[in-house]
Amino acid sequence: MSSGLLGGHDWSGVEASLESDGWARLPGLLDVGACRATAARYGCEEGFRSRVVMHRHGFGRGEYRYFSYPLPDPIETLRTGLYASLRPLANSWNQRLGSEVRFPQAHAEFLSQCHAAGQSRPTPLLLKYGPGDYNRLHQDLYGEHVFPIQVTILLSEPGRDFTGGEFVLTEQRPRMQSRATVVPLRQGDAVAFAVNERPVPGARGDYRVKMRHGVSAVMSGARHTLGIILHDAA
Ligand SMILES: O=C(O)CCC(=O)C(=O)O
Ligand SMILES: [Fe+2]
Repeated sequence: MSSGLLGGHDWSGVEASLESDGWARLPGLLDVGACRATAARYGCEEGFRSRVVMHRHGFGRGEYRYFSYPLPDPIETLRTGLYASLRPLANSWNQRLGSEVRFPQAHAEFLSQCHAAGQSRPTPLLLKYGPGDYNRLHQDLYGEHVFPIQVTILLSEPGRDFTGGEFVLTEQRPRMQSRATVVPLRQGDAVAFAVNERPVPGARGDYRVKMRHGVSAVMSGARHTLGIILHDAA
């Protein structure tokens, strides 16, 4: 990845937050123009493989569309670059969780592994929420092949374009109640977070902490997000 989109980010700080909290903010990952252009794609017929109306599946309220291949820029560039930047931590998490799976250097190679196992459909998605829409707590697992960190980018400006609609994460530690965190985001900011389980050091080595993410109800306006999942779907 060139210095353009990801180069200015403090990756050691991002790794440290992911390590301690299971999530990290990437402020200003996309500029306002890119946010507007990406959100505007939602209204175009072309470029998507499917549309999901969330209430029909019990996922919440609102809708989203999965991009088709080839992914348009900046999504393709972002996805490849995020993979490269997050790969060392993903490999370390796998090792600490007792998995033998290691992620290859090139994202294309990891995608080939997904495709060979029947996970051949692209997962990057655009989401659109209006008043009353929300996203239930969930995990974006689409098969056996899982890259353990994903990224969501807020394309709209809170307070101006919409109110409500907070990005929420929960973590479940063994023998404890769930803890919820609201991640404050502005337009163009991204959050990187654990897809499923992450290792947390305990008295007897690492234990597993399970994470879920969702969105609280939008009160007014329109909220668009771009989800970048690094594995593909069956
Ligand atoms: O709209 C959001 O903030 C969450 C979207 C989501 O679930 C995802 O990116 O996987
Ligand atoms: Fe999601």
